Amino acid sequence: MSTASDTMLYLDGVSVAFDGFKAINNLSIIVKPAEMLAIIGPNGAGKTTMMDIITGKTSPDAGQVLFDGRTDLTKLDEAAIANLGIGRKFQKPTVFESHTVWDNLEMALKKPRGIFAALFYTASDADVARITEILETVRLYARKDELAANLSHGQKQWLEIGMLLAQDPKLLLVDEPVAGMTDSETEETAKLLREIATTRSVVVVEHDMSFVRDLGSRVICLAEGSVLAEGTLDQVSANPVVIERYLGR
Ligand SMILES: Nc1ncnc2c1ncn2[C@@H]1O[C@H](COP(=O)(O)OP(=O)(O)OP(=O)(O)O)[C@@H](O)[C@H]1O
Repeated sequence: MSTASDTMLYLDGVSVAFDGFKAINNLSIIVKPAEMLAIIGPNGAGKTTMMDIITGKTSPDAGQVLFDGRTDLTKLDEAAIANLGIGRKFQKPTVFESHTVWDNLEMALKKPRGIFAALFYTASDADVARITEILETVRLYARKDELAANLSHGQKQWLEIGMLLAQDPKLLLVDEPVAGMTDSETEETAKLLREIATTRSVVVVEHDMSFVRDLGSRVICLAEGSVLAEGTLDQVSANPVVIERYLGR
């Protein structure tokens, strides 16, 4: 029996059906604090639906979804879940192209909301230090004054990861970050996600197996809405059922 204590994310017996089709079927997954988990699996395995359930976009029909060992995410809406400290990076980068890299991060910082707060906002020393630290993490310090529009595709993905970090999440969900990246950007992305995962929990969905290898994390292969195999990438990719239903295709 698993227990929710000391987990950042705890899914137990989660199911959801769309028109009778079980997209997620009795799914149980645990992510510990400051742990990275890679999720692989064939198209339609339920990876996106799982992320949708965690972020409150989709309500499960059954099962438990707990954040930080105690908060029931199934009772909260998307905004409340984001505020708790769950950041989600979708596949396509959505940065503000006509603003500089620095300004993108400044706008993303967690700070008092409201028109007056926004009008009279000037970056404090603490904000400047925080933005600088994030720029270093996402390999963009040298490009801080560039317009985001001038970044490469990979750098835009890093900037968006930086914008999520500015929200100080405890759990980061990252959907296919390296699709469309160059090989060197892909390698650098694995490094930066590993650095991030020293202080935060990170869940990465990816099809790129050499990237997943570089992540060096625990791996779960999903299929038909359930866990097909779990372990190191070597263990999972040697599993005959994983080869048959995913890798060998
Ligand atoms: N809102 C919805 N309504 C009906 N069916 C849905 C809905 N969302 C997902 N599905 C179905 O649920 C299954 C799981 O889809 P999901 O997108 O979660 O898979 P995935 O593992 O993310 O696939 P991919 O690797 O292609 O992104 C698919 O068969 C999909 O068609």
